[in-house]
Amino acid sequence: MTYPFATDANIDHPTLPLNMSPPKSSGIDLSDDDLDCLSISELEKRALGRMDKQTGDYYNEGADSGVTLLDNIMAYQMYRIRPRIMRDVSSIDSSVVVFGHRSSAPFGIAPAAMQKLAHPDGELATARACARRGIVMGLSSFSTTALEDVRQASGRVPNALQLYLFEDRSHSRDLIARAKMAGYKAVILTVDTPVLGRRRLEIRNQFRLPSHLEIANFASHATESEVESSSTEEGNNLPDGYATRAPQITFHTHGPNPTLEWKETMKWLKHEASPMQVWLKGILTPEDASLAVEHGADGIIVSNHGGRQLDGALATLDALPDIVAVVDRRIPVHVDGGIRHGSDIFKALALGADFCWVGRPALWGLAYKGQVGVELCLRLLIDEFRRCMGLSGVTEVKQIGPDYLCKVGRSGFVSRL
Ligand SMILES: Cc1cc2nc3c(=O)[nH]c(=O)nc-3n(C[C@H](O)[C@H](O)[C@H](O)COP(=O)(O)O)c2cc1C
Ligand SMILES: CC(C)CC(=O)C(=O)O
Repeated sequence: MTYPFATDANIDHPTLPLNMSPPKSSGIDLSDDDLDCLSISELEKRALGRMDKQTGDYYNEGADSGVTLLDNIMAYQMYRIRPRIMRDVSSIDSSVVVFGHRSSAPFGIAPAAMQKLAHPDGELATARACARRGIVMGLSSFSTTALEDVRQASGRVPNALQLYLFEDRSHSRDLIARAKMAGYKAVILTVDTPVLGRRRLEIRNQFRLPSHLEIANFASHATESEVESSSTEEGNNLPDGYATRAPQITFHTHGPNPTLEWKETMKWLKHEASPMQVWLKGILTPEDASLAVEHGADGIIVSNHGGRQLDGALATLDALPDIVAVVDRRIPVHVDGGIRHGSDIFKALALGADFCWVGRPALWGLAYKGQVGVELCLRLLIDEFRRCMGLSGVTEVKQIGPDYLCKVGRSGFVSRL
């Protein structure tokens, strides 16, 4: 029998149907397991020991009291799986199509800024790991590697470029043109940063990019440390704790944009980005999901920025079902936030998501062992997801639906959806 879960034989060849992996003589192959790190929570612990304080705090914290950060994770614990049995799960296909690519599993790596803070290879390591495992990567506008280099490292696996649309559109226009030229399939506009969330540790640590790193997509502009010294000399008008100042491009000054609105922004972006797809990331309500469809978004990501923006905003898994209902299959609905196990991906899909994105776990992998660590993260999640499919009696992703879930109520009673 072919072992139906992730093995190097099937994940190194993402275009092969996963159920066509060469048979293994001994069934379960544990040879690639990292015995120090058998779960994402162990990966988190290992990673923390390897990051400096500024980086660990920046990666891990949420806004304000971290309520939404925690809620994202806990929301998954409010659902239990209803497994079906005796269904012949000897052959499992966990692949789905995203951005025209057959992804080996229904999740991608969410855009996260400044990955060279975690490891000198930064975004290149993440891109190579994703390419090897057949997983799509979202690249942050504020990456420490140029978007062209990341595109090249991704090989046949497509990428999407996350956009912060600056108030001065000329920088964004250049970036979009470069993404198009480099072969990106989609731009993902982040819409939950009209202002930056207040991250206390980031403020207390006076976060800034070390001088040997740069925001590579805007490398012709002053570095954060250059801006820092000029602003220290002259003073600045930024919120408490932020030492940098406009007009240079740093994430504190240019990440937030309070001027985005539906009609003009979407019209402009769709025109500039065409033929790339335009997605919106940071939607939490059915009202805004409807508006996204109305204004021509090609897809949406239900997200609260990993709890880093509005603390007290609802958990993404809780926001998902109403959004799925209102979108009614007109465009794809993706979700991110709080996914720490393959069974979380299964639950999100059962609640109607077409695809998931994973943020911090990949950063932990990167900090742990660079490309090898990100691959470990992907392998754990893929394996857990496929195992969850098998144990639930599911052989194809499209079979996963609400029948496979029940909800734990406040009283502790479990009820069907
Ligand atoms: C350190 C860090 C940096 C991030 N940078 C960006 C970014 O540049 N653009 C963006 O849209 N989202 C960014 N995000 C949010 C992620 O794309 C994603 O929404 C979030 O991490 C998902 O939650 P999770 O970390 O619980 O998986 C960042 C998240 C983290 C943790
Ligand atoms: C460029 C930034 C605002 C990065 C970001 O999105 C984050 O730190 O959450």
